[in-house]
Amino acid sequence: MFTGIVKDVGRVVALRQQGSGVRLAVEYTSRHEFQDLDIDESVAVNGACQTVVAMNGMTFEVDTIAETLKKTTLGSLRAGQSVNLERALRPQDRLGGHFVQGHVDCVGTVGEIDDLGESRRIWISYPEAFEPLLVPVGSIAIDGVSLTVASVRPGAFSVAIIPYTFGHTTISSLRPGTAVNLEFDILGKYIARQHQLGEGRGAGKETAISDAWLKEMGY
Ligand SMILES: Cc1cc2nc3c(=O)[nH]c(=O)nc-3n(C[C@H](O)[C@H](O)[C@H](O)CO)c2cc1C
Ligand SMILES: Nc1c(NC[C@H](O)[C@H](O)[C@H](O)CO)[nH]c(=O)[nH]c1=O
Repeated sequence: MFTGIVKDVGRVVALRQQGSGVRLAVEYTSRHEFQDLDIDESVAVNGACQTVVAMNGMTFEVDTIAETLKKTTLGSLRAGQSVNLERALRPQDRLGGHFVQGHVDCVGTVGEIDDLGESRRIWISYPEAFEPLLVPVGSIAIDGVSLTVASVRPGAFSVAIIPYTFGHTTISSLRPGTAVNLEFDILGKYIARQHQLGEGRGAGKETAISDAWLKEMGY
């Protein structure tokens, strides 16, 4: 479990094909944050939870499996690319962001980026099946960064980026067309599921929850 408060921007140093997956080596920069990182621990890499399987100095390695490559942007990473890093939440930590599982739901695409002076507005298009999980002023994780949803349209939503977040995450590298990992808030998923079970499709009632989304999530 994570909170979407990115603690370091690391760098991909190597990728090696391994069966149907990839062995990914990532170098962190913050000794303060990562010095006691160990094998077996979970680290969110651009929002996707990964298990550390090897360590070498300031570099850790993870095995990214085929399922993760399919559902996230990790498969398109290249050596030298920057990635958002966050270690798993400890029970005594402050919950500065929101509950982020590190289970990326889907890949979205950056649309228009508006310069608003102090801040920026970024539009992201997403598979419309996920629309029931988006709430204005609710939370979303984009590449592992906890952000507040500013507005929602069918197929696109916007977020406002403050200078701190711009300067301390890979959000500054986004351009129109960039693919990003999206994780919708777990609260919405439980409500959607309860709604599905409670309203009982069998009872012949229309449900507000999109069939397409439920199929997407494997229900
Ligand atoms: C605790 C935990 C550890 C995970 N470790 C890995 C991993 O080492 N490699 C991987 O490809 N996926 C891993 N995943 C799954 C991965 O985060 C998931 O496939 C993507 O986020 C897409 O939903 C893990 C998930 C969790 C919750
Ligand atoms: N909720 C918003 C944030 N939150 C803070 C970021 O999550 C944080 O700065 C980042 O993870 C680095 O630690 N930032 C925004 O720009 N906009 C939001 O709506």
